[in-house]
Amino acid sequence: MSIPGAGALPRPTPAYRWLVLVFASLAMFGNYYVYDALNPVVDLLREQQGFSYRQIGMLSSAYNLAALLVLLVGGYVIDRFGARRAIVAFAAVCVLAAAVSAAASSFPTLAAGRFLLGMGAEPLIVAVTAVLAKWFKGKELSFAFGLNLSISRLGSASADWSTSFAAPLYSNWQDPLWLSTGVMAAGLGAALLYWMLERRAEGRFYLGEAAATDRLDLRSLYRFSASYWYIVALCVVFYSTVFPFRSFAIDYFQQAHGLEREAAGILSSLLPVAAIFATPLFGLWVDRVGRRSLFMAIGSLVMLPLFLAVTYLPPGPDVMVTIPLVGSGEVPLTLLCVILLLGGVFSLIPAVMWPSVAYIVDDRRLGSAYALMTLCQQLGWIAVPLVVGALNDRYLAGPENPAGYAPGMWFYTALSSLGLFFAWRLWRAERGQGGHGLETITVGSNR
Ligand SMILES: NCCCC[C@H](N)C(=O)NCC(=O)O
Repeated sequence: MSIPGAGALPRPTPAYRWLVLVFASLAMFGNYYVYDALNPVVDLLREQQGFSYRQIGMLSSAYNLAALLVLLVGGYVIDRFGARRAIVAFAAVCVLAAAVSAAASSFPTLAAGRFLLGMGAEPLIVAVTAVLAKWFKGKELSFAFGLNLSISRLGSASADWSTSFAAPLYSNWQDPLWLSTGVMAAGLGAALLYWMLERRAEGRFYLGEAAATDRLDLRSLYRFSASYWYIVALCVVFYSTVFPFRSFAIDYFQQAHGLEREAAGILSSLLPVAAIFATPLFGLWVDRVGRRSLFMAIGSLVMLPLFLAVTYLPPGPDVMVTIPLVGSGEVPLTLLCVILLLGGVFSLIPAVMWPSVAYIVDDRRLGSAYALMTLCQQLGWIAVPLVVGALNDRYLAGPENPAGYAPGMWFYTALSSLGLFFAWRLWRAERGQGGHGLETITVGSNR
């Protein structure tokens, strides 16, 4: 919809644009914090509530199930009511979800809280993407996306760090979740400030045509190339490995490797922390050199042995890891190296994979392509925590039986090998006649 008299209005000033980015990203910080706030209380849920690993896996999958359902209509809601209202509404749903989870007294209520979170958090990501596209199209869009993702990951890292800066809350499982409700309430505040900024901009600035959102057109399913499907397949197995690994990681470091909660939180946080800095750098690098499918294959290859390395390699000497202003903890060198390598992969693959879709799919179908990819991502991500939880229970994983975690790690390894296979197929397809330029297009080349 064009704004009447738009031609006479100036484009927003850079300062206004960056302020928009700050508020939209703070809403995302809250979003990622709430999602990851469950990870450091897994051991407490098991001890104090008697939950099994299977139930922990179900809590994770409840989020994806809701996300799957709501993603089908999320684009419609954003188009119908506008991204401005959608951001506030979905952020409010996240606050409610966080409060329901924190107040829960039984497994079904906690699962309902996580389900509600999926209904708010994933469409909030879509709405923020639409907002950034609207304000930054034709300007610094990739950089804005990169910064937005880095601030979101800071939310994930902060949830891990809460084991240090909010250590006294961890006497029970609910207080850390109340803290996450407070953080998301601040995110809702940021969403409201964004709403005010956009309202104020109306009539002062020309914001362009309403941005296309990630709406799913199921007919597109048949029209995408093999390269697109290889990327989707890699996306499914990559995120179905990394996100569930993160969900169980703090508990795993505590039970299988004997780490204190603080140290486990600090170690787990290195994954998003590495990504905060490395993702934009990898993005800049790949824009210069191309070779996108090769980089995805290299990332998948590096990931392949990591889960077996944490299981079977000797732990090595303890080293002190300090996060300034947060805390410190002693962690075994092998675990530290593995998490740093995984952090590198967690930076490289997303930095290359998401933008690659834009090279192989026609602009008009990009919204559908991303929506379909996110939908498939949720499908894989639903299943894996259930399987890992069931494996941990089946093999009696726990501090007395650390070997019981090994089958779960083999499962992650099997998924990683599938990822490597899809990345290799993509590389072969892109090197051939039907390539879309993933290997060759660089900043300096003409498409
Ligand atoms: N709260 C973490 C879940 C984010 C899910 C989202 N659909 C996604 O994949 N984002 C990209 C990323 O790399 O975080």
